[in-house]
Amino acid sequence: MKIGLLTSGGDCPGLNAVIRGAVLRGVKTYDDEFVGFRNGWRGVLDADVMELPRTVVRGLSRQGGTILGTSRTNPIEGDGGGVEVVAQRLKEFGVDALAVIGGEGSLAGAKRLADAGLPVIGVPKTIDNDLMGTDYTFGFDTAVAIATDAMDRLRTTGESHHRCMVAEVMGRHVGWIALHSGVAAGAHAILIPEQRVSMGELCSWVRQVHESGRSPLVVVAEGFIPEGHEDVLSEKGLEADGRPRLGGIGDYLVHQIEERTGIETRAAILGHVQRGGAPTGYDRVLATRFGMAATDLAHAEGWGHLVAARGTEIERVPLADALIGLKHVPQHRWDEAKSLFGR
Ligand SMILES: Nc1ncnc2c1ncn2[C@@H]1O[C@H](COP(=O)(O)OP(=O)(O)OP(=O)(O)O)[C@@H](O)[C@H]1O
Ligand SMILES: O=P(O)(O)OC[C@H]1O[C@](O)(CO)[C@@H](O)[C@@H]1O
Ligand SMILES: [Mg+2]
Repeated sequence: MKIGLLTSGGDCPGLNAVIRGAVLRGVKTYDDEFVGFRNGWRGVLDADVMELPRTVVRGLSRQGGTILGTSRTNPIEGDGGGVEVVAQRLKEFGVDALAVIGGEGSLAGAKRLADAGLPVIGVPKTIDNDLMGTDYTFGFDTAVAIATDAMDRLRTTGESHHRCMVAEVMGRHVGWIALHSGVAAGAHAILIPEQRVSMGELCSWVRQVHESGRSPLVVVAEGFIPEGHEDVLSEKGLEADGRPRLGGIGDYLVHQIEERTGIETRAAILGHVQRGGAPTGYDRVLATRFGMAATDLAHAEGWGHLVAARGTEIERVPLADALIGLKHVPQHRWDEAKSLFGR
């Protein structure tokens, strides 16, 4: 069998481990051949392809980013796109199965192509951990580890100066990274897109901690919507695909906290550092298993399905199940964390 791979959407530690897992499984077990389309769907539309022999994937599980490159190209409505164009490319390169490694946007495109009869399967990826249908996505554990380490560092400098420290993490629509890294670092407040918290309540948590002689740590997801606003704060304009460019809620909070409490405050926007570098051991294992399972899924002709983590097992799930909406932080997880806020 000849299997095509592509990585699409924001990059994510573990993408290369998926590629390696898929290729090794295919070469060792089935005598498969592999090609990679460069830069997500862009490579399919532009016929930009690279061979993926076993030698190319050596040592890849520890390498961050994606050797294939990525983009946010829409395969159907994008420039030069269309179901027929994708079908023609697969035929042209003799590709029997296309594995799309992406988040909810990329997998929505994959589903439409599978529904149109193309041999397409999915591998779920996103540092945000917001995909339904799978318990976890690789990249999330790495992002949490990086953010936790950063917060540990913010705490020591904060304590030395008796300041309040604000750590801004990724999370456009969901607060999983903020929740997990915040709990791991012992944050005194965690603000997530799913929950409204007034500035009065936030400042009361900050004051309580400061009055007890400690340095308050506030964690905020980039997509948190502050009191008095209807939408995310975005002063950086829009991306090419129309999404607001996020990053800056941390600075907004610094201003609010200093004005309302008089406590000196600093913010660090962790940004793309959370998506860079080597994956954690957990993510390497999850990504390798996803890659191997994707090759098995292609051999089972599981078109329109994706591989997914369910407990400790890797299962096959219809793409539709992963696309019914984003996986938000549930109320009970927020309530549990909130009981630790403040002093
Ligand atoms: N329904 C759809 N049909 C076809 N293409 C889509 C659809 N929805 C989104 N896309 C395309 O998929 C691209 C990738 O989606 P998006 O930017 O949300 O990344 P992703 O794959 O979800 O990963 P992440 O959001 O985690 O970075 C979008 O830029 C868009 O071009
Ligand atoms: O890399 P970009 O295009 O700035 O996108 C950033 C977005 O991508 C994500 O990291 C998801 O991949 C979000 O958490 C973040 O809002
Ligand atoms: Mg997305």
